[in-house]
Amino acid sequence: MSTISEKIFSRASGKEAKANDFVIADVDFAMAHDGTSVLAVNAFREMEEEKVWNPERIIIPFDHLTPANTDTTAGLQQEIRGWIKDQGIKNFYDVGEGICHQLLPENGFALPGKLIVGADSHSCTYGAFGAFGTGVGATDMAEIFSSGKLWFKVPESIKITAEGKLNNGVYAKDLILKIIGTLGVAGATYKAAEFYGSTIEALSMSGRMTLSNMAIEMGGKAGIVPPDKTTFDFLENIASEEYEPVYADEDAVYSKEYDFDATELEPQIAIPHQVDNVQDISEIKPTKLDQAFIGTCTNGRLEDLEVAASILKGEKVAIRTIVVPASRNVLVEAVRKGIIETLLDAGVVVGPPGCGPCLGGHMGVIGKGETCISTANRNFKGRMGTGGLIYLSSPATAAASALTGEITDPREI
Ligand SMILES: CC(C)[C@H](C(=O)O)[C@@H](O)C(=O)O
Ligand code: SF4
Repeated sequence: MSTISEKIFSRASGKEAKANDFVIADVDFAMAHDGTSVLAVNAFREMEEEKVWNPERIIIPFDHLTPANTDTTAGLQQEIRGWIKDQGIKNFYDVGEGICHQLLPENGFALPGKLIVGADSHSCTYGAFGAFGTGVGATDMAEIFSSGKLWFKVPESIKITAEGKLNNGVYAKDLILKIIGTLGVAGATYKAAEFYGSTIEALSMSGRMTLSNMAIEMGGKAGIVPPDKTTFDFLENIASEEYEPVYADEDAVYSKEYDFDATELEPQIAIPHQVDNVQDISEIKPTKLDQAFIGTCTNGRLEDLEVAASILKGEKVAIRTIVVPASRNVLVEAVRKGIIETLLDAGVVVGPPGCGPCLGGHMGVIGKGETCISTANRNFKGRMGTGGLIYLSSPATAAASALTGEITDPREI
């Protein structure tokens, strides 16, 4: 009677692991990006360690402040490049390759049954593949760099079931916003969410990644979708190694269960400044916008750009609209499919693959009192610029809103 998390931790720790047990687990893949690798490498050096445990299992994408925005950033990136070379880390993705949480899946590191730890809070994204993906701080990452192991408290699990077909204009993003709005920002604290039901089964890998990506926004330690044919098809030819899918037993114990009816769902908006401040779009008061941003590890994939382009085709945006593809692959595919041309014709600014303005570091920071509709996962105060206001939505809603300059239901366009 085990949950997916209990099974993954049992395998990774080499002994039967149950919720609330403390275990020392072998990490399958470890990730740090340009932001956190600096701190992790410093801590690693302070531990007087020389060589990492296994350079093949460490993945370092540069995505947060790329291409470098200041001398300081450039210097830090230079230093980490040197360290990566010294350590013989081959899985290094330099500027423009894309966002860490897109690159691990694309390169076949996000695999069912694996324990994948990243020095980034949205490492829960890998749960879309039936992995236990979770974020840790940089000093914990230094410990993984050195030993390949880390201690964990095995989380209790909650079961989230969504049934029914999503309406036209309603997407995985709307579903996860609804879930977070219902459970609250602390509703899943230190819990692993397992997602079930016909709505989830019908989602593409892209949609599942949107869902798992935001598990942390309700405090979740992980957000796991049981792997199925959609998962295996995606992984065919790209899996970096063998994997063993893991499923919960029928009598697995969940600390709470939640049910959602997807057929009733309309587009959702998270209003400033909390991710659980979620409203149905029909309840939103008229809201003027200054900027729209489509991208990030939540919604910067091909499907997302495709939906945006289908709405913007032959039209002109009314506000500053920034699109940042989640990876070079996404960008290349979007070019091939004519999506980028459609976006450019509509007046969109297309940025280099990476996090873009998500974290407010560069390329689209908003001014005081300005409003931005964003497909990201966080609308915290000041995140995209001091005094700015962030509304979170699906790419469809963001594109529809870009056309009118105010929050707009994509079903009305
Ligand atoms: C910079 C990094 C530590 C941070 C995170 O962990 O999530 C960032 O990616 C974010 O989305 O806020
Ligand atoms: S896209 Fe945004 S949420 Fe995702 S890793 Fe980058 S900064 Fe964090």
